[in-house]
Amino acid sequence: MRVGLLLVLLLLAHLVLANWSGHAEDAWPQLMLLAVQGTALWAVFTRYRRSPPLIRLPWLLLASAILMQVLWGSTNLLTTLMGDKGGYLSALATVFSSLYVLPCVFMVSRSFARDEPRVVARLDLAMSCVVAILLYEFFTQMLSGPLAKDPTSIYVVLYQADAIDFSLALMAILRLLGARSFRWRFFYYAASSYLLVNAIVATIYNRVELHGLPWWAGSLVDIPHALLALVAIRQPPRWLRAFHPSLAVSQTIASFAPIILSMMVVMLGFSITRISFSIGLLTGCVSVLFYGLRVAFIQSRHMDMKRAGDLSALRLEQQVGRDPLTGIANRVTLDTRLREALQEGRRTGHHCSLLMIDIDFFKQYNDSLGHIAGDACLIKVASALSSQLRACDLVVRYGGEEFVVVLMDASAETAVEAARRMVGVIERLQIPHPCSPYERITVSIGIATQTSDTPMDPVVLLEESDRALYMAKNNGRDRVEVAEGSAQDLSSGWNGFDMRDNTIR
Ligand SMILES: Nc1nc2c(ncn2[C@@H]2O[C@H](COP(=O)(O)OP(=O)(O)OP(=O)(O)O)[C@@H](O)[C@H]2O)c(=O)[nH]1
Repeated sequence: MRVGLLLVLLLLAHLVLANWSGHAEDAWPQLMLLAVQGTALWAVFTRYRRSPPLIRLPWLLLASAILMQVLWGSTNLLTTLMGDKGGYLSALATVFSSLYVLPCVFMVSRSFARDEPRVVARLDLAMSCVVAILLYEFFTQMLSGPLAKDPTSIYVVLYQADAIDFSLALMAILRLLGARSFRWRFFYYAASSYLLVNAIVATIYNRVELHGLPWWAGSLVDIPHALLALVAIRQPPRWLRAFHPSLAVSQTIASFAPIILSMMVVMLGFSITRISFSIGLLTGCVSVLFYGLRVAFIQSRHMDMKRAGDLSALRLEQQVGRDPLTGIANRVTLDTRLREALQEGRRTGHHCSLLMIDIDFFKQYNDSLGHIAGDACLIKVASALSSQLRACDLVVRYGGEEFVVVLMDASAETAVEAARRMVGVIERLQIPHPCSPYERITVSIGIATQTSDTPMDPVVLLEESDRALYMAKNNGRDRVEVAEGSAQDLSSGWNGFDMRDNTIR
């Protein structure tokens, strides 16, 4: 409220002093303009200090733009007070007017995305500097160089200035429409209000100035600065909170924004061909190169991120299908692979076999030697079982001390052979078991083989092999049993395989 009152008083004082002196560019009216610009600078800087870190940079850029306006105005005031014999002050004014564009271009063109490569931010800064340098060169050459004598030069300068001012304003409005977070919306609301009103005022002021400045014209320049001071210091309007662009719109606008930088360089390059054709051509090439580099860096970052994403998805997939203790497959993998094996067996007639393997007296092993020794034993058994398989077969940790082996294209006979090899390899491990009647770790195995009648549901074959395993446990452990339906396929009269006397009963 107090800021509003102060601004009204300053605007009135400006008008009264300008009317009293009868000239827009007298010291007192200029001092009033500086006071309004200073208020805007203070308001924007205050907003910068109050903002969270992520949004601070854009507010600081806006404050820098206003600072350039203040310095530009101060130089004009000094010229009025002291004169400008060497033309240094007017050169300095041109420097500040060109530098004003630098933070403006940077703040409307940057995407400010957190994952953007640093080199892209540096490229944008370099390009904004190119814009400022080109502008300085263009203004100096057109207004005080040999081309100044040409009466059309002033119009070229005016159109160029209009194009830049309105491009900045339009880009800021687009960014406002694309901002998804409220704080960013508020920033672009303040920036676009200022840039748009400033562009309109500059267009009118410059046209009026061509025919000699009337006393009131200086007050026009107060308007965008007073407006910015009010917007920055007051609470944001409610509709800013309610307005939500879609993600697609927001991303498209943010990706499109940097094009304004290249556009400005091309625009300036085109105008500079009036001064030097080769500089204009070079500027156009620089603009294309800059945009190409920008796209290349961003694309390479996206490819890196995609590769990292694919890799972690693959790792996750592997982890989901793996048993963390033994490193072999787990039940998730078993379910899919067994289904595939059953389908393959049904389709080709080359049936698969299932081995349900259980470590004997494992509870006692754990109880006597501890859980850590139990884990080590499980790892050794898993690795020994894996060593006996072909690449197409699968070994799975099914439960605590239970393993399942899927043998592709394996009859009951082949499965018994494989089971014997497995019982043998565990025997060769010679892991001492203080509470087992066999004094070492042994395993019992139940076998079930797919037949043409076996349903596709993996549970059926698993249950059959589990029943066979139960038989093996009941018949004294450290032995192999074949499920009833599968045993009929065996050539000899199968009655279980006992490791102790190495005979088939
Ligand atoms: N160390 C360790 N032990 C486990 C793990 N998972 C299950 N166990 C243990 O394995 C034991 C299984 O015991 P039971 O199901 O009674 O089987 P068993 O003692 O081998 O008896 P039989 O199978 O009849 O010979 C339990 O004591 C579980 O605590 C594991 O990941 N690590």
